[in-house]
Amino acid sequence: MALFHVARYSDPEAAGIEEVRAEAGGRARALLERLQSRARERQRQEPEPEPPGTDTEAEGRRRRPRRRPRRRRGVTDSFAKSLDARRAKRRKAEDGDADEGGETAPEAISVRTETRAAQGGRPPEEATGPPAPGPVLGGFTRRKTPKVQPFLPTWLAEPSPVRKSVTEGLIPIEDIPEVHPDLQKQLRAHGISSYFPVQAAVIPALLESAAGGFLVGRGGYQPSDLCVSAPTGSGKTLAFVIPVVQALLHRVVCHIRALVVLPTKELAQQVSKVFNIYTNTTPLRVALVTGQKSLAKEQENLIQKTADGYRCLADIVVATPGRLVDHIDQTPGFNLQQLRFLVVDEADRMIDSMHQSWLPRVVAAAFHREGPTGPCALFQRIQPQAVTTASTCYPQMPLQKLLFSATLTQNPEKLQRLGLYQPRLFSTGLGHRGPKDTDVEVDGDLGGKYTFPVGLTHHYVPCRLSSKPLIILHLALGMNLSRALCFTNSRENSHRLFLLVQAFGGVSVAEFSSRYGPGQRRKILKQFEQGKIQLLISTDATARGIDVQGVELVINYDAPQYLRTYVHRVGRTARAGKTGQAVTLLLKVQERKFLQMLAEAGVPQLAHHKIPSELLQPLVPQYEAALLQLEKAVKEERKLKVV
Ligand SMILES: Nc1ncnc2c1ncn2[C@@H]1O[C@H](COP(=O)(O)OP(=O)(O)OP(=O)(O)O)[C@@H](O)[C@H]1O
Repeated sequence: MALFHVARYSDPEAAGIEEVRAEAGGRARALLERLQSRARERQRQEPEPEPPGTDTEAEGRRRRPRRRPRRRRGVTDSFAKSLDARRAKRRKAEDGDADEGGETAPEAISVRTETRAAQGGRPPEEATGPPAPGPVLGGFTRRKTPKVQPFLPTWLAEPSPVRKSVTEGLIPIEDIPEVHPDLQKQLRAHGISSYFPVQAAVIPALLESAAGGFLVGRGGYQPSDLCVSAPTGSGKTLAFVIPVVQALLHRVVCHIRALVVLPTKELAQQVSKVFNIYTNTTPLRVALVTGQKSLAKEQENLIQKTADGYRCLADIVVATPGRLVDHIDQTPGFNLQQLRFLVVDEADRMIDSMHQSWLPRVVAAAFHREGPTGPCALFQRIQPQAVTTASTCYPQMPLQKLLFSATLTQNPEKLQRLGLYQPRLFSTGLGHRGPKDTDVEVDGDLGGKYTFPVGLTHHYVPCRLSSKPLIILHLALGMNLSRALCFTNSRENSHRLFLLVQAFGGVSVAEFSSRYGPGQRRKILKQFEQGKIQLLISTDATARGIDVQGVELVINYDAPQYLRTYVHRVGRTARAGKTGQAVTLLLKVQERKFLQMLAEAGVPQLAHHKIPSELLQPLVPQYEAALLQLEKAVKEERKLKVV
């Protein structure tokens, strides 16, 4: 209530409460008299009442209560003035030019009073009361709150730094002599003479952790799990393929020792191809488990039934999570008890798919206990725990988790779900720079959340919705590209854009989405690789990990909603130290948010291009004909669906 008094009466203590009350009473009496005299005046002016029923409409109108101008009931003038003063002050503060605790400019009040009088409100003599010098609340200016920096565990805050550029300061193959000569030979045979920075950092670290053989961790200790965050196309695949193959080179009995989990069939296939290259001349065997073949066919490649049980046929299994769980559940003899390496590629995406609970199933299968009489009783292992004298008595095969991604999450809560053991992070990003990495060159990085390939140039084209297909046609026809990848946000958009470009002609075009089965998709990717397709219109199915050499341009027909999606989409070009362009078509409403998102991501420069309508105009007649064809095609497809 005290606050209410302060607002209503300017300063009751100073002015004297009695004085204020007397003044208020006097004014109320005067007001009452004035109202009564007005009522009398009105009565006098009104005509004699007509007999009932003569003019019902006029009567109705008269009986309706007249609307009075809204007044603040029971509010004194000083209160009204102080209220006005406060409002004026608030408005001023919102305009950003309020004085700290200052009063409202008197002109502002008088201007408003006059306006009110002019609008038929209170008469001017009423409005001019005593000044209201009361304390006025306010002075609230909006201050930008500083960004809260997350408090990260040391391993995340102080990563082992990795250079971003894959064109400078590369490490020649012979400079890492720990890598087996046969593998070095294979690398050279595939045109690799130096290691990329991420490989130069991760391969020795992994080989060191397996230096005592893969059965026991170094010195009997459990090796650290590794997390690797490096830009797209920086060679992360070889960073785990080489050390895993080398660690398993001298295995005697075939067991599943390495399991690589990837989010899509296409990616799994790509990675299994790389494993096949480097295991070709070794006794190691690789199995692909993605659901592209029937479960029975995959089982044949994994396990063989023998007289005394089951024989494992694969040392390295490359799998998608769903199919992997199918085999854990349904394949007799599928055993992960000898698993030494669990590689999670595209780890951030795989963490998001943890609702499929594939990881707990894998871990449970890897730490499955058979009882004291089983064939592997001596090597039975328990989940990592504190090292004690008792725990070092029995040899333990460690399970080492290796996480790779271009957009690895820094969220400790998410990473915790993976149950990492004393993890170590290798990163090209700055992270939260700790004392360890102060001497590391930053490659012109702006300190954003993720890092991009050095040879990638980012562009955006502001446009209207209706001109988007024309711009795609203009880019595809005008730039004379051998391979361009165009992303949309849905398979319907991909399909329609594909039909339209096909109907327009002049470009060899194909689409890639879940509309097609795995076999067809594989064929499309192969044709794209071979250069038979100039423009591949795709959903985000090809956004991650897909390595097609010679993609010169990535077009975001639909702007990606998330930064991670942008990083992976544009990462299909400018791979392995090459250059590439990324163009995003932006509608007016998307522009601000998108540019802000990229600025936060630390995109060094985003070139703005306006495509003048004169350049698009020559395409319009043919485009309109193509639109008609598209309409027909869509109608026919609908009919076929209904039938
Ligand atoms: N040391 C090297 N020298 C030359 N080329 C290499 C080297 N290492 C890898 N590459 C090539 O670089 C390309 C990209 O490699 P890779 O697919 O492993 O990238 P990535 O980091 O996994 O990318 P993404 O994050 O998009 O999955 C491949 O074509 C690969 O053959």
